[in-house]
Amino acid sequence: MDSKDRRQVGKNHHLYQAMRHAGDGIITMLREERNMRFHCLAAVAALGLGWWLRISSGDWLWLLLVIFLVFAAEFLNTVTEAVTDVMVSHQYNVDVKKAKDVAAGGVLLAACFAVVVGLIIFGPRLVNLVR
Ligand SMILES: Nc1ncnc2c1ncn2[C@@H]1O[C@H](COP(=O)(O)OP(=O)(O)OP(=O)(O)O)[C@@H](O)[C@H]1O
Repeated sequence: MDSKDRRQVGKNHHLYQAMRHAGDGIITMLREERNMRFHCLAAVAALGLGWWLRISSGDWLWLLLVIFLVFAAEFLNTVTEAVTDVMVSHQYNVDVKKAKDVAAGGVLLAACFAVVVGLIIFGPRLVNLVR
């Protein structure tokens, strides 16, 4: 990131600049958010299992959908935390509690959906393997 960009507060002027800021956002998530690293590990494990069990292309689509749904929910959760923390400077606020709890609930729902899809895809195949 060059010095001109470091204090940018306005719009991006070209696609490359926009992509670089988006990339910074993804790197920040991986560096600073423990839950995001956990989601990535779970995603790698699920993708590896899918490859090992040779799941169908329909199953791959479901797997990718839930992986990116969980990632998107975690990104929105982090945005909510960052914005609300700035708004109240780390003071207790009932509206901030509501916003953060709702955002965290969204991650939990997405993660539960991912577990259900994982069980539907992998459950019968794994049971067959151990039989
Ligand atoms: N300023 C605040 N005012 C009221 N409640 C707050 C505030 N900050 C945090 N909380 C409460 O603490 C919880 C956790 O806060 P926060 O989301 O910042 O932590 P976290 O550990 O990063 O959460 P997550 O595991 O969802 O990433 C929130 O869901 C909310 O209930």
